[in-house]
Amino acid sequence: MSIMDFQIDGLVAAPFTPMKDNGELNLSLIEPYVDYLVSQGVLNTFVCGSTGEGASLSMAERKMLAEKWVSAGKGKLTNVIVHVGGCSITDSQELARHAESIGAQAIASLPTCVFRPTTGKQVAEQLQIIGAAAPSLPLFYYHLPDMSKVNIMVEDLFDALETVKVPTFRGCKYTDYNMMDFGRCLVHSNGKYIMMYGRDEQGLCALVMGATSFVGSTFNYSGKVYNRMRAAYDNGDLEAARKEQNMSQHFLRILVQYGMDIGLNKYIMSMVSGMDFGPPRPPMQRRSEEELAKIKAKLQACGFFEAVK
Ligand SMILES: CC(=O)N[C@@H]([C@@H](O)[C@H](O)[C@H](O)CO)[C@@H](O)CC(=O)C(=O)O
Repeated sequence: MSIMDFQIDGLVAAPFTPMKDNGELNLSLIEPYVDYLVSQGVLNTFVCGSTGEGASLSMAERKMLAEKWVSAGKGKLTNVIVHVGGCSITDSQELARHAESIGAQAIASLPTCVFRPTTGKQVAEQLQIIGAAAPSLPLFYYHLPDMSKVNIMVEDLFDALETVKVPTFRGCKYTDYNMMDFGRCLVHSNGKYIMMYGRDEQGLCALVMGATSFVGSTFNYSGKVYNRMRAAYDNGDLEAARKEQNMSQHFLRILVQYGMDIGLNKYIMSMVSGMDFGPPRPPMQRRSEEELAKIKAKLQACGFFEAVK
């Protein structure tokens, strides 16, 4: 299959990384996790991203996780995209090579952290180096300015790619609120690139702009809500689509009131799925049973548990 033949449609879960109470990986949860996603109609994953605490994992752990997702997903998931970004571009090359060797469907990368690129052209040059390490895999740029602090317009990256050649480049996972840049990227080069939208709380806006694929942390347990939103939108029922998006916004508003971070999100995953995902890695905080009980009561009151069933 050529790079440009790679397509992706629908929800892509950014999976949590299951851990034991002592902080070690709990790989035995990945197989039931795959089934849990499939039961919600979520058929793609984006492994070792921010939700997966990729930046807190060692190289060996990232490789083990990628291997486990690819093997557990075989015949069940459509695409396993492995995130390979970090502080060191040579580590990213190694992870890219590894992802290719284990049969992942695609890779994605954040720009390097600490020493950061500042222009679209510099991002393109980094992607060229990473992409060359996995010449058969479609490569996505992971735009997450909130965390990466790389505040480029992705359209500038797409322009730069006209001179800095990255033969495996396939598009962008866009986790930001700038709908103008997102819209410009969707039509750039006549829609040549895939734009996966990454802010669950405003996926409906991205749908209206023309997006067809979405990466999210809350899809892990609310896949049915977002799939209903997509189906309603595709059927022209905007009111029903808005109702589902409003539920997701109500839910996220509650989490924000309790200091939403990936650690809290991971606890919600355990609460909803009934599987124990363990604590997050430091510096994210463990939450007390008392606090979790309060959050649970608020979610119950707003109908969240009914909506995700
Ligand atoms: C920073 C972050 O966590 N972003 C989430 C969103 O799903 C996000 O949690 C959600 O929109 C709530 O803000 C995804 O874009 C994350 C993601 O795809 C990843 O783990 O890499």
